[in-house]
Amino acid sequence: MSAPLLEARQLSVDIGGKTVVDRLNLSLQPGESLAILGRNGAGKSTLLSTLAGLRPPRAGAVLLDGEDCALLPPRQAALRRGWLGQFQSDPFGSTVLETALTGRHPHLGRWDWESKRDAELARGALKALGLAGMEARQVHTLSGGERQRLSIATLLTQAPPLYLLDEPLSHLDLNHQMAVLELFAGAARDCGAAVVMVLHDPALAHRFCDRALLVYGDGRCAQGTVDTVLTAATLSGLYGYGLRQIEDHGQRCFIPE
Ligand SMILES: Nc1ncnc2c1ncn2[C@@H]1O[C@H](COP(=O)(O)OP(=O)(O)OP(=O)(O)O)[C@@H](O)[C@H]1O
Repeated sequence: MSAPLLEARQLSVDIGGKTVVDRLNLSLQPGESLAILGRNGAGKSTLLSTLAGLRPPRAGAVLLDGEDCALLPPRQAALRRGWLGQFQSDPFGSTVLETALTGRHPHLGRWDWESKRDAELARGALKALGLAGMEARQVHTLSGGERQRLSIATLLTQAPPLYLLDEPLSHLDLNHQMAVLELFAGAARDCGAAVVMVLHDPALAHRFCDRALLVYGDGRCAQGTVDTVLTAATLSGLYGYGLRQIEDHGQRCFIPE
C-alpha cells in the first residue's frame, strides 16, 4: 500500500506558550477529506501551517507522501501539497492571469518560462472559479471574494495531490461557497486528491468531508468520521454554545438553541 498523502506522527504543536495539539496522529489517503473545526484562537491555522511544513512542530513529524516534510526542499514540498492561507498580500502589481500562473512555478525548471499548457491550466482554473474574462485585471482591483477565488484558482493551477485550505470559504457568497466545496469534492473523487479544510460551518463540514478533527485549544482534540464526531453534543462542547441537530435526507444541520 502506498504512503498516505499526509501523515502526522505524535505531532505536538505550541504557539504563544499554549499547546494546540499534543501527540496527534492522523493520516489522509488519496480521495479523503478532513475538516478542522474549533473556536477562534484554538490553533487551527497554526496546526494547518505546521501540517504544510511552514512552521516546525514542538515534537513529532509531518510526512508528505511518506517523506518528512522538514527535510523537503520548498519546491518538493510545493509539488506535494498546496496551502491556502487566510490572508493574501499583493506587494507587487500583477494581473489575474500572472497570479494564477504562479501556481505552475514549482513545476518549472529554474530557467523555464510558463508554457502554453501552463497558461491553459491557469485559464481553466480561473474559469472554474468564475473569473474568466478577468485575466488582464490588476489583482489589487479585485473584490474580497474575487481575490479569494483567485487564490483558489492559483492553488488549482498548482494541482498538488494534497490541498491544505485555511477557511477557503471566507469572503465567498453562498453560491461560490458551494461551488468551491463542490470543486474540492470533485478533486478528491475524480483525481484522488486529499483535502484538509479549516471550516467554521459544521453542517458544510458534515456534508463535504469524510472526517473531522475538533481542536479544543488546550492540546485536546477529537477525530473520527463526520457522522460520529459532528454531533450536537460534541459541537455544543466544542463551541461552548448549545446546538440542536436536525437530519434531512442524510444531511445534518445544527441550530443554535
Ligand atoms: N506569533 C504569535 N505569538 C503569540 N501568539 C500567537 C502568535 N500567532 C498566533 N498566536 C495566538 O495563537 C492562537 C492560535 O492562533 P490561530 O490563528 O492558529 O487560531 P485559529 O484557531 O486559526 O483562529 P481563528 O478561528 O480566529 O482563525 C491565538 O490565540 C493567537 O492569538
